[in-house]
Amino acid sequence: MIGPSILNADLAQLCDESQRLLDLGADYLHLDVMDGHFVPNLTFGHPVVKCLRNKIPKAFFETHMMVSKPEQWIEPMAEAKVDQYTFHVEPVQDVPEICRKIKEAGMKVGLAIKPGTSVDVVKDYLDFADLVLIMTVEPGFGGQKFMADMMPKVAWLRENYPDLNIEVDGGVGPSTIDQCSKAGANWIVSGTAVIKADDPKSVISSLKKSVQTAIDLKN
Ligand SMILES: O=C(CO)[C@H](O)[C@H](O)COP(=O)(O)O
Ligand SMILES: [Fe+2]
Repeated sequence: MIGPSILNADLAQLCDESQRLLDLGADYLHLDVMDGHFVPNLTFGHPVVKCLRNKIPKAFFETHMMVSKPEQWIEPMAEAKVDQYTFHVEPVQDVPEICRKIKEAGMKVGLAIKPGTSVDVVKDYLDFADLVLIMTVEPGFGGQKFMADMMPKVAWLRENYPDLNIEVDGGVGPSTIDQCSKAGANWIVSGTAVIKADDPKSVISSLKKSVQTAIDLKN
């Protein structure tokens, strides 16, 4: 599954850009929500996501919630018809409670961890989650360098939880995808590498091929 991040796209053309990426083969849209508090940057929130949903009724929307109070945005994002609510566990006291509220609101649950957070932190919550997002850059900005030293986290999760959806996000593109897919990631976020490519369609298809090849080799 390939989900482009539109963080570094022309946000004045959010709808057209999103539709273009879906037409070029993207499986879902990864929408980066930042509150200027959990991360030192601001993007957009549920009002924008809701408008985008009105224009793009069918695609799978994942919101990557880089926010200090993820519980605050569950209802508004559910109203905006978000499919998957992926939040960072670092600022949260009661992770199972937030997971329960997200499910109750009708969305899938993603648990995200920053590069400095051990994978042990999410291990107790996997029964409540549909996906774990391993950040491969410090959250906050697109276009950063991929952190290969996050791959042991992905490999450990894949080894111990063969059916878990594992997503990577940050600096992923044609030159780094093979490390991610070999480690066991099956949901791939790619921003700059897709948005800035001369041929985004072939980038999306090469990312997919890498993931599929790794899955086929394991089976
Ligand atoms: O969550 C993010 C940053 O916090 C973005 O999703 C991520 O950076 C994708 O962009 P790129 O592929 O350009 O790194
Ligand atoms: Fe993201």
